[in-house]
This record gives sequence, C-alpha cells and structure tokens, in this order.
Amino acid sequence: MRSSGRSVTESLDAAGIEFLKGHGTQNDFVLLPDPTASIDLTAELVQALCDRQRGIGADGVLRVARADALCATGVLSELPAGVRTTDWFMDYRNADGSVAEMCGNGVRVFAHFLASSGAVSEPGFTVGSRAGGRRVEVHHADETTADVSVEMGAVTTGVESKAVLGDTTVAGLAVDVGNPHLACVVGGLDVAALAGFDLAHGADFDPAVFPDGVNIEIITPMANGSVDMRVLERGVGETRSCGTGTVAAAAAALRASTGTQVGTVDVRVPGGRVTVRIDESGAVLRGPSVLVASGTLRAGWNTP
Ligand SMILES: N[C@@H](CCC[C@H](N)C(=O)O)C(=O)O
Repeated sequence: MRSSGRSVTESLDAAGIEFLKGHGTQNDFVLLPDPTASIDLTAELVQALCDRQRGIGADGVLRVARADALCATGVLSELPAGVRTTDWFMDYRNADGSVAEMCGNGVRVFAHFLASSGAVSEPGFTVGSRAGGRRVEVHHADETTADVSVEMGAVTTGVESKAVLGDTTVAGLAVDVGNPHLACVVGGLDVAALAGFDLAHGADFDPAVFPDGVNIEIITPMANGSVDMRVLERGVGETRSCGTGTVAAAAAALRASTGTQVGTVDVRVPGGRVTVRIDESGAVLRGPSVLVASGTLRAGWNTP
C-alpha cells in the first residue's frame, strides 16, 4: 500500500476531511470526495466511519477519486477494462474495510453526487469501478434526490450451490455481476415467509465455489414481473438493499420462470424498489439515490 505522507494520528481520524452521507434504496454510504486520492483509506478508518455507534454509520464507503490519481498513489495497480485515466472512479469499501469490485446502489449515489456537485456536465458518463467502466445516465438529479440508470455489464450465471442460514438450507445459482452472488429463488416463498429468514447470524456457503466470499440473496419466485428479495452482503451483513444483488436476483428469477435471463424485473427490497432490465448485451439497473447530509470530520473523533 502507498504511504500518503499523513501522520498516523491524521490517518486515524482524517480530521478536516469532508464527507457526505447518502443511500440507494437504504443501502447507505459515506462518500469521501478525494479527487487526488490523498486520504490514507485504511480498513480501520473505513470500519470506524461505517460504525453506527462511534462513526457516521454506513454499509460502505465510496471514495470519489480520479482514476489516474488512484493509479499514481498505488491504490490501483492498473486501470480496469473500460476505465480511462480521466474518469471518476468509485473506490468502494465494505463496512468491514474489505475492498469489493462493484456496488450497484453505490454507483447511483456516486453518479448523483457528481451530477449535483457539477463535477460532470453531461447526464451520461462513465464511472470507473474495479469490475470495469460502468456507463451511467442521470435522468434527474437535484441536491437531495436523483433517478439513475447504470449499465451493469455482463451477468454470468454459474453452478448451482447451497447456503445454510440458521437451520435452513437454501439452493441457488452462482451469478457474477462483477462481484460474486448466490441468488436463491425459493419455490413457494411469500413475503411473510421471506421476512422470517434468519439473516442475522451469517451463512455457511461452499468456499470451493466462492473462494473470495459471496453475497447471498433470498428471492421469491417471479409473479407479475416482480420479486421480493432480502440480502446478506459479503463484508457487511444484512443490508436493506444491494444493487448488484438485485441484478443477480432478476437473472435467477427470470431463469427459474422462463428458462432464459432476458426480461425486465421489478425487485422489491426492504429499502425500496429498483428495476432491472437484462438482454444479450447485459443488465441495466435503474433506481433512486438520496444525498442526506454533508459535513466535516472533527479532530479526535476516532481517537482510541
Ligand atoms: N451493496 C452493493 C454491493 C457491495 C459489495 C458487496 N458487499 C461485495 O462484497 O461484493 C450493491 O449495491 O451492489
């Protein structure tokens, strides 16, 4: 990892650094505008920022940096496919401090911030992620709310696998949306039974299929073009939504009901609703973003 030149104390509390708090269907994030990638974004700092008692509280952190700055400071070893040096790059971290390739809700909030702050001048632009460049279209954005579509790229289904949640075993399909998912469409499951699943105590899964961990979605069968879903996110726990998870859920639900993964699905999650359209060229995720607040980290907030 690079050395930022900041002292240990400075990197512990990142005092004076500006942040925003936002969410996409209640999957919530701390945004750190950091064009030059000068913040020493350690796992410990991410954990503290995301802590709901001693920090700001969030499911993850979105550092807003230029792609070339992340390369120059060694955060990225190379530019992922489809990302140009001048693109804004979503440097995403899970609440436990781990790095993930992609975040579908985060990219909408990220694009909302860029559009509402004037950092971009066109409604359509590319956001860099570790999974590659993602084209976004901001349909509407004001200071607080936005409606954003994201081209999520290829949705690749793999083998069938299982997860154990509490005393329940569920079967699902491995789905790669840039990050790994086990999308479990449970036959006969209704909204009330979905609410009864124990997602509070983690899950066991097959590490041979998911050597880098997995996000697990529990999904009702498709009815009238929609499904309900809950999610257990890698590096976080249960969240109220997961954008990449909704894409995986749509692919699995379409496959289960039609035998192909082409179509449009409304996915309801505890935090709201998004729409996923999948065709041969990939998936498009459309949904809301809310920027809740902005502020400045105070000196000493993260002093042990
Ligand atoms: N909430 C995100 C996914 C974030 C990354 C995930 N926890 C992982 O580790 O892959 C989304 O909206 O897609």
